[in-house]
Amino acid sequence: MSRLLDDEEIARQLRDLPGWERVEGHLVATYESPSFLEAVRLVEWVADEAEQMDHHPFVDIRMARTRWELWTHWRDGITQLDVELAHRIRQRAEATGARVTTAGDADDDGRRRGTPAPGPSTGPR
Ligand SMILES: C[C@H](O)[C@H](O)[C@H]1CNC2=NC(N)=NC(=O)C2=N1
Repeated sequence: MSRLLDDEEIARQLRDLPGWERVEGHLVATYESPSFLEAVRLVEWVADEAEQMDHHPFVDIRMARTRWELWTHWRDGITQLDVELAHRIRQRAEATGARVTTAGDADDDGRRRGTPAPGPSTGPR
């Protein structure tokens, strides 16, 4: 259960986890919940699961957005426990109306990536 997964196994299992990607040897995804409170509740729900699994995520909450980073610390890599926890997070997130964000989505400040900040007004003088 806790052996390290190889590249091929990780790639194959990621196909069932839309929005999750491998970043520097960790499984990473970001969800946008309908509200800040829903995001906090999602974290609370996952906290209970994590305790039962004795397997814990790194998680960031920024307003309604949660960013999850999973790996097996004592193995220093990704095991089936990380994949299992990712599935539980995904199922709960979707059930509570969160959507997974991808690279093209808005940044933390609400601006879309790659779009410049608004410049000076070009309206009539
Ligand atoms: C003693 C206890 O079982 C370990 O510290 C557990 C707790 N939760 C954990 N969580 C994660 N993500 N990786 C671990 O290696 C880990 N180890």
